[in-house]
Amino acid sequence: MVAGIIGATGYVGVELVRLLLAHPEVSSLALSSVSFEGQNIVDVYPNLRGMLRGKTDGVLTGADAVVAAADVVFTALPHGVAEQYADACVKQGKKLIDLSADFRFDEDEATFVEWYKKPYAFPAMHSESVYGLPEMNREKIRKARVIGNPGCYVTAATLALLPLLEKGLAKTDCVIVDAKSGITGTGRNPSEKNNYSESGESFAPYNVGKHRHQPEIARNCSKAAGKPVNVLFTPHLLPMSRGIIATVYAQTVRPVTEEEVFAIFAERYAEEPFVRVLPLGDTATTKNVRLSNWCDLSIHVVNGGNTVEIVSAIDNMVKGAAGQAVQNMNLISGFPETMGIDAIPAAF
Ligand SMILES: NC(=O)C1=CN([C@@H]2O[C@H](COP(=O)(O)OP(=O)(O)OC[C@H]3O[C@@H](n4cnc5c(N)ncnc54)[C@H](OP(=O)(O)O)[C@@H]3O)[C@@H](O)[C@H]2O)C=CC1
Ligand SMILES: CC(=O)N[C@@H](CCC(=O)OP(=O)(O)O)C(=O)O
Repeated sequence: MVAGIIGATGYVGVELVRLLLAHPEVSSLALSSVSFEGQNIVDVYPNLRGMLRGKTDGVLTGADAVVAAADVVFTALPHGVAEQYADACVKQGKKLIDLSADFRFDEDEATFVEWYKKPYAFPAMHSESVYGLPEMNREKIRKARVIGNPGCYVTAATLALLPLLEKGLAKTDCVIVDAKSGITGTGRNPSEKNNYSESGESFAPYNVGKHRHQPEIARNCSKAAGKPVNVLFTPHLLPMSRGIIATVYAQTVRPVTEEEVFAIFAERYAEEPFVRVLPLGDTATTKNVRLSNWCDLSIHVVNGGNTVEIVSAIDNMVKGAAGQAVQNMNLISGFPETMGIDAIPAAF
């Protein structure tokens, strides 16, 4: 199979390159860039030198050449750019997996416009696109032609909350998501936010009460609960490269025990290939999921059984982005779901 990456030189794009070079069913890779067109990706990312495995010569082309060559196209671009490529892919009988927010809100254009300030340019694409969180939407993903990969914070938060909300155990008036991300979450472009002297040796919340992932988390939670869920979400920037921790607090409708909540999570995720429900007493950490597609969940019951606290850990570049996109590629292509993304997490 030929896989194409539009935006191959961004952080998410090059993480896709890393995973797809190792994917047994991907025989060939087509890569595009605007800023580096005509150059070789190994000159942009020297870690790839000698690692192209005959799947690509490494030369970065324009995006149209990627659409023409590939069976499955990944778009790893700023928000609002991927729609045109979805339209082109569908017209040419190809599939598209978008890593931006463009296809995360399905036909709810009003919410997208409120948070991303852009109208849909190709509304028909949003009628058929599928939200790419396999733990919520696996069967729909298998049949999709256009997939909107979820937000990174959203993946961590949603997986922490699904079992509680589906069981009706959490009160829905105030679920709190307190989340922290590594700096690769800001992308490769230099900014005040990711400048070392601004972010190193510092730790700060940002976009308090107004982060664009809040409506996406709330939408997922409301679907799981079958009624509106009010979500308070605060992201923080951590001075490290990779990883997200989302600590989620939910008040319960009645007192619960840790054993009861553990049993609910263990049952909900028993068949999930990328969710680990940690033994009681353990705490999820970014270190234990680094470079892997795992989401680790640890369960804590506090406040006399009236509050459940779930710690959710993912690698923002893998389960939060490129790994989940490859998981979706495996589903739409009929490959084993874990193929190419079953790497063992590094110990440190
Ligand atoms: N970083 C993360 O943890 C996560 C990011 N995402 C999402 O993935 C997408 C990419 O993010 P990330 O890789 O971090 O960002 P980067 O800024 O690192 O990369 C963005 C890429 O987009 C390309 N690009 C920019 N503008 C255009 C344009 N108008 N047309 C075509 N290509 C363009 C750049 O190309 P060039 O090099 O040619 O200039 C670059 O390759 C974003 O939508 C982001 O929200 C999703 C989950 C997690
Ligand atoms: C640390 C950091 O800045 N994180 C980004 C989220 C990561 C990202 O690019 O967003 P998506 O997951 O929506 O694609 C942010 O807060 O906007």
